[in-house]
Amino acid sequence: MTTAPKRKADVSFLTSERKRLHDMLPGSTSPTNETKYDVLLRKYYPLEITNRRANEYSSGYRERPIEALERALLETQAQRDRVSAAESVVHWFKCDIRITDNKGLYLASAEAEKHRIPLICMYLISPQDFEAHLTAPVRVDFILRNLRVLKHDLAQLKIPLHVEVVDKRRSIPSRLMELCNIWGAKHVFCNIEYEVDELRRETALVRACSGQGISFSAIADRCVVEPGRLTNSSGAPLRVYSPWHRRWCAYLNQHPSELDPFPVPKMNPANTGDTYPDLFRCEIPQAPRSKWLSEQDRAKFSVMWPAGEHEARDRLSRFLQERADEYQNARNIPSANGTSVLSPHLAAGTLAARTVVREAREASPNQKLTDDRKQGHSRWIGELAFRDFYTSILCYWPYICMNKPLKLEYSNIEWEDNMDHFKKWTDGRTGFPIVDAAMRQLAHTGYMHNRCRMMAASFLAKDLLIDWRMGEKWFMEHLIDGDFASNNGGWGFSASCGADPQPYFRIFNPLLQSDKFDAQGDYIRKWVPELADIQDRKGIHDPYGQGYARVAETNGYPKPMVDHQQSRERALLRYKAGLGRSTA
Ligand SMILES: Cc1cc2nc3c(=O)[nH]c(=O)nc-3n(C[C@H](O)[C@H](O)[C@H](O)COP(=O)(O)OP(=O)(O)OC[C@H]3O[C@@H](n4cnc5c(N)ncnc54)[C@H](O)[C@@H]3O)c2cc1C
Repeated sequence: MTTAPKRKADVSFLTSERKRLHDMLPGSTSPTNETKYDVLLRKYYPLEITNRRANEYSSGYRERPIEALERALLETQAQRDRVSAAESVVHWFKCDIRITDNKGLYLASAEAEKHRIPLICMYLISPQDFEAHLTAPVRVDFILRNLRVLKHDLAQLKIPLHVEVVDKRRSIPSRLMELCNIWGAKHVFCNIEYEVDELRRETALVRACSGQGISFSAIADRCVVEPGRLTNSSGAPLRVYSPWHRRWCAYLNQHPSELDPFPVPKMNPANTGDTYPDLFRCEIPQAPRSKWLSEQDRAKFSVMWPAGEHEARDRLSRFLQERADEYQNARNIPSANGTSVLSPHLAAGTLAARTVVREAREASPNQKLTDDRKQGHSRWIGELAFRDFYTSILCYWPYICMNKPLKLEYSNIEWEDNMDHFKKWTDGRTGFPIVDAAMRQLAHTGYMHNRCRMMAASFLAKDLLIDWRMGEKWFMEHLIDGDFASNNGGWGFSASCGADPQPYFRIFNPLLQSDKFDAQGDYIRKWVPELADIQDRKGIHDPYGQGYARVAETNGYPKPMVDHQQSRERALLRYKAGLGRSTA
């Protein structure tokens, strides 16, 4: 999660024409739907921004953070090109914890090799960023374990990995420049993270480093197709997936070299260890206190989620060989092991999305990218493309990082102020077995199947009418694969306020969904042991409604907390009323 802008909307400098256009922008100038919960009142961020300000981003009136970064890179280009090499080159790892197919790392290595100087790698642990971005302890643990593998792999190439805890997130830029001075580095490379805080930090770094004679390069590597490449015929960004996806496939078919891998870094000069001995002795620290896991959980997760890029690539190969063919049939069945479960690796960057698409395309029957939803590989690549799609949404509509829904007209829904209901949802005790199974899977593993994410999210937003942003936050705080763009996209879809053309009156019926996607009840039985003895196909989804009240009661399983038909009616009315109050 990222920050709302601190500047006040100052329009005094505008020409009268721009001012006139600005005044025509829709949206109230006061915040709309502040909630009573903690969802917006975070230590690091101000309150929800106004719809007017949000519209300033989507209309292009206010410079988007990605545009500010691109402008900074452009305006400093000549200066950065003139920077001559000194004693070392730095690559700053963030969400790209791998040496294989890593564009920023490759460019850093090439720069170092050109001048025959060492490459130094670093990772800065920012406890405040973990807090501000709601990073789950299980994800922090996974990151640290991945860093251990990375450190080992880099050491084989005589490349040191410096890992340091920077207590104040604001100090990161100054500490980075200080380290460059200590190491005699005049070139720094990193891959771009597209959340607003990170884009703003990197924009400031590009300029500040330039001022100090250091070239700071931020490279597009996260997505297979860089955000901004795909627009409609009039050059406007797209926010409907299907047409966007067709362009995504066409673009990659026309530019196949975009999928070419970036070579691993070259071996450092032999004497690097003598020049920087301390860096090779650097230990990977423990998780910050606020993100500690118990000893028991750490042991559990290290078995459940083996770390490192080798594991990630093995998992990818196994999936492509064994399960990709059947993906289109198995992907929606939570008990079927039908998906890749690669999301933790894609989120940590132990695997590049480019690698995944390239290998999946090569393994596919026709070796082309298509939007064929009936073929396993194409369908899978299409799901992976959602990651690019939601990143592109984040770039063009950055206000989604500022607690606003993508569809601003959904800012005025009146949510239920019921913490007891929220707790039942988080505890997996709603009385709807499929929802409870999903929430318990999350609590136990840090992961939830995609279909279950949709069902659990829809239940919170529509059946309980609880502010979807509370659910978004809960997921981030517990997912090992927590990723702002994908999580926000998923919640926007489920609460009908995101990039989905379906109107709000599509409301999942948890019992029908359960019956359809967990037909035999295997997933429920696994995660809700209170119901494990119910063998009846209907009873497992709805024990109190289908004659199994006694079993459920005896085993302490709760009654359904709401009546779905009634909550559906309430949601329809509330959404309609909210739209009626729209100021977007
Ligand atoms: C409410 C909600 C919250 C979500 N939060 C996250 C999140 O924080 N992080 C995250 O990575 N995904 C999120 N998703 C998307 C999706 O649920 C997961 O990516 C998927 O379940 C991961 O399992 P997998 O690796 O087996 O996926 P596969 O089906 O094997 O897909 C392969 C990869 O494609 C990407 N992908 C697949 N579906 C989606 C999607 N709908 N949106 C974006 N990327 C997708 C993922 O990187 C995934 O690993 C969310 C979805 C919903 C509905």
